[in-house]
Amino acid sequence: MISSTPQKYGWRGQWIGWRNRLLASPRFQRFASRFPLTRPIARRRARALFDLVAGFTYSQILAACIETDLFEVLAEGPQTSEVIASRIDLPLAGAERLLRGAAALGLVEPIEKGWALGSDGAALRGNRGIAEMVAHHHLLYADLADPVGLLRRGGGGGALSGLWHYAESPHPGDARAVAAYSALMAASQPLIAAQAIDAYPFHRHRRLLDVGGGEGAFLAEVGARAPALELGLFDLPAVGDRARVRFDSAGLTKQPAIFGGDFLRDPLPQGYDIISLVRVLHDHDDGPALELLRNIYNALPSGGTLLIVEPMARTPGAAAAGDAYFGFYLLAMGSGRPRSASEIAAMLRSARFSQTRQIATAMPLTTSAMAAVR
Ligand SMILES: C[S@@+](CC[C@H](N)C(=O)[O-])C[C@H]1O[C@@H](n2cnc3c(N)ncnc32)[C@H](O)[C@@H]1O
Repeated sequence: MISSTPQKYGWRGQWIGWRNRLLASPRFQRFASRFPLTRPIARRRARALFDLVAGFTYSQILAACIETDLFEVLAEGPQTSEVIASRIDLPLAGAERLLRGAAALGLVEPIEKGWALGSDGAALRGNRGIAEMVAHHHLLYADLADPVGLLRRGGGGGALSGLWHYAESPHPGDARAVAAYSALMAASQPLIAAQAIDAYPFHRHRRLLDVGGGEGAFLAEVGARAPALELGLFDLPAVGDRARVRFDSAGLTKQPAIFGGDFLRDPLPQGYDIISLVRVLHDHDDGPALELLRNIYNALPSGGTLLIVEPMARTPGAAAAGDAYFGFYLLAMGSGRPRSASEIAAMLRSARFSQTRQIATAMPLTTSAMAAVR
């Protein structure tokens, strides 16, 4: 057993200890909530703490809005409770309970004798990927019902790992095994792709290979913005088949090449001067992730670029997404972890890449980017 002897952490440790004793004191809390200068801060902090305590309930109210198609109904214009109840197939009392909860969260808003879509509801509706994520969260929440048990057993083995079949299975998977996660990834790709394309000058390259490219949603977007690029996609064979269907109907000037295989075992196709890894590296534990980077290094020509795009840990202002959400999501999935930009840079160097640099994106909450050169 590791001894828990108190250690000295210098002046910062002492300051944190003093601050925490003060904040925990009921006398100080009473004072802060009454004194006019500290009252707004006390209220804001209390609200933030309450949000932390109640977050699961908020998420489930959102899940009910998505499952009942409430936002779609309200997008047609304001409606009365009675009409909404019948449209979303809930008893009137249930519909009103949901509407009041959703209004408190800014998802809908009361208007005269009815209800309208709220500003956050409108923003969510504009992004189908978020609705798809919310709709599959019942798997994550089932695994998180016992968070300590999940941490003790080292993750995986639950509902979410059944969705991400490659996380724990050594088999490549058939059409059925890859369908649900591939559709989810494609639906949530547009926001990521737009940010990567705005942040990185793809048109300076000749040939782009997207490794772990899923159904090809990322490549289709890049191809539309940089039509001179020659495109290739590498993924598990059953996922590559889905990409073929998408490319056939995407109206690209030139069809991308599709390669089916295992990027941890098979060599990657050569001749591409840029390789992208979009939301792929964080899916894998350190050993396989390093193998993948080495495989990419071997496939690139000298001077070729690797572009990594994914939410990263310890990103200023986005740590809740990187370390809290993805930290526990990937734990439940049973493979991988969110890495910080400096951890990824260190892995890239050990795979012999040089000139690693972080690339600023518009929304680090969902998308960070890093490039490296062979
Ligand atoms: C999280 S998804 C990301 C998909 C896509 N890049 C995106 O952002 O929408 C990870 C992708 O890596 C693929 N993948 C996982 N393990 C693989 C392996 N060993 N070989 C090839 N592809 C693999 C999966 O099939 C999946 O399409």
